[in-house]
Amino acid sequence: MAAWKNLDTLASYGELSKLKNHVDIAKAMSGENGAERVAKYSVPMAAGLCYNYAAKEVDETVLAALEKLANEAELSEKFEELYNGAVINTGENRMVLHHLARVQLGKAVVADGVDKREFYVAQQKKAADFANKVHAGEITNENGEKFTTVVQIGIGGSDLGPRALYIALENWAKANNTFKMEAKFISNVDPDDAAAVLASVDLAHSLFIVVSKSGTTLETLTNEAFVKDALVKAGLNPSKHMLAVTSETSPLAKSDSYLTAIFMDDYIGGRYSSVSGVGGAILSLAFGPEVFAQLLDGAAEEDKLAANKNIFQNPDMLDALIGIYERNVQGYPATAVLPYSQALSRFPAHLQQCDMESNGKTVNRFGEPVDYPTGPVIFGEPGTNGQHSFYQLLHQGSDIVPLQFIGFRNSQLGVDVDIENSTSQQKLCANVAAQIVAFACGKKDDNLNKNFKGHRPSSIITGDKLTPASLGALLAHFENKIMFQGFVWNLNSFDQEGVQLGKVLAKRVLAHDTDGALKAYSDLLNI
Ligand SMILES: O=P(O)(O)OC[C@H]1O[C@](O)(CO)[C@@H](O)[C@@H]1O
Repeated sequence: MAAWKNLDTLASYGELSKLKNHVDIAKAMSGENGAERVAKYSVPMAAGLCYNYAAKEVDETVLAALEKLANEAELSEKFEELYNGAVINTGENRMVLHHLARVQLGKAVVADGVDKREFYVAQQKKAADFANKVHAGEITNENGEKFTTVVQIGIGGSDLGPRALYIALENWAKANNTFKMEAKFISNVDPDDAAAVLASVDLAHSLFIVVSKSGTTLETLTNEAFVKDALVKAGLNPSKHMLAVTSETSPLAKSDSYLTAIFMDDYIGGRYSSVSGVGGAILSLAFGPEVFAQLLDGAAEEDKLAANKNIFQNPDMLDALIGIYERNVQGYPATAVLPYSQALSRFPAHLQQCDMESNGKTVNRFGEPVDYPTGPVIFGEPGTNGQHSFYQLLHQGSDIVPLQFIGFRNSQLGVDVDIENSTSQQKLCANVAAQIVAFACGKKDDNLNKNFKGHRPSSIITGDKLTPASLGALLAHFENKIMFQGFVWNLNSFDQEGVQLGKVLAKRVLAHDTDGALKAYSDLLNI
């Protein structure tokens, strides 16, 4: 059994801490040195992707210290325990099995007499069969007409991942003739969200997937009722238009008002559930089950790399360790995720939840306070849009924010024009290359307003094209990175008690059980 220890008790962390500001990244990335680093500091990922960390503040000394840290913190052993079914989620006394939804890395995990891999595969097959029947016109509306649109009702992990993945693959599916149904999403309890989506769809030909692992989330249940009301008002029978994705123990599972129910379980956390029915149902309906299967294969391939004990062949662990160096030694407060791919426009929002809900904690997995910084603030937007927005602060602001770029050599649709001797895709790629060097090296100017200090570290994940498999690999990479960082910080990355207090107080407001500031704000908002 691996030993779970706080980061600041590890000897290797003491050694790493002495390496603050060890690498002058502006110097290291200048001239031919920079070219050598770009060639050298690169590790293959799954599905043809590549993690390049040349512009990070590392050299052989820092990397050797990170390797020692990985060994002392027993990161590989902890991952092995996780995928073999140890109770890693100590706060909720649960196993953590999202990897098992895409690959069996270790031995069979059996709970309550059920082989969990078999259970997840069976639910994927159930979603696939349902989707195939909808596409074939075997499951139709009450008039025997085909459904043309699918709307997911869910929030947090039951929305962000599936939404990001749908947007990421919409154009790819259209270009590859696998686009089956348009998908939309309702998440916010703001009535304008549901109302706008409902106004944009043809209700009679729409399927609604109610997605809630717990089956108790206020926003989702409210939006389900909102949609049911609209269906009834349109003279439609809601039970002929709705299916559920939930856990077998949830209140939704007991309802017979759905066309079908696809199950997940408590061992897959909401923010890690895109690979379960939570993402599987909508993506199979939108693009066909084969496309979802390709995404799972890409994730599985990346998971296998994450199990590699050599940090230099394990891009997920290496990325995690460099992030630890940046957060705990360099003291950087945030990380920006910057995909140079419009298709990944919602991917940073998904990672925001994945990372910040997992590692935004100040007590360790045993409930004791930790005395070091943990998860950074995560934010991001696609490039080049972000360049015309918040990059000013990234280049010249008072905080150094490490950057994680993502870029593809080819567009998804392949539709492009050559203007002034370059295509739009080339312009996009030129910008990301330029940004990496600008951030690292800066530019001297006597006018301080125009001076760029540089020394702003970044990495880039590159690939030929964003496909289902490379998207799966990307998803798994960041999930695994977050997991390894949680291990280093000795956190339980798989619960989220920090979201509870607000829910309790909101209930009190709605029940008019308020006083003091809560009452004053209730009055201010006319509740
Ligand atoms: O799928 P559910 O149970 O409706 O939960 C939705 C989301 O709510 C949260 O529990 C946070 O409130 C997330 O962790 C989760 O992804």
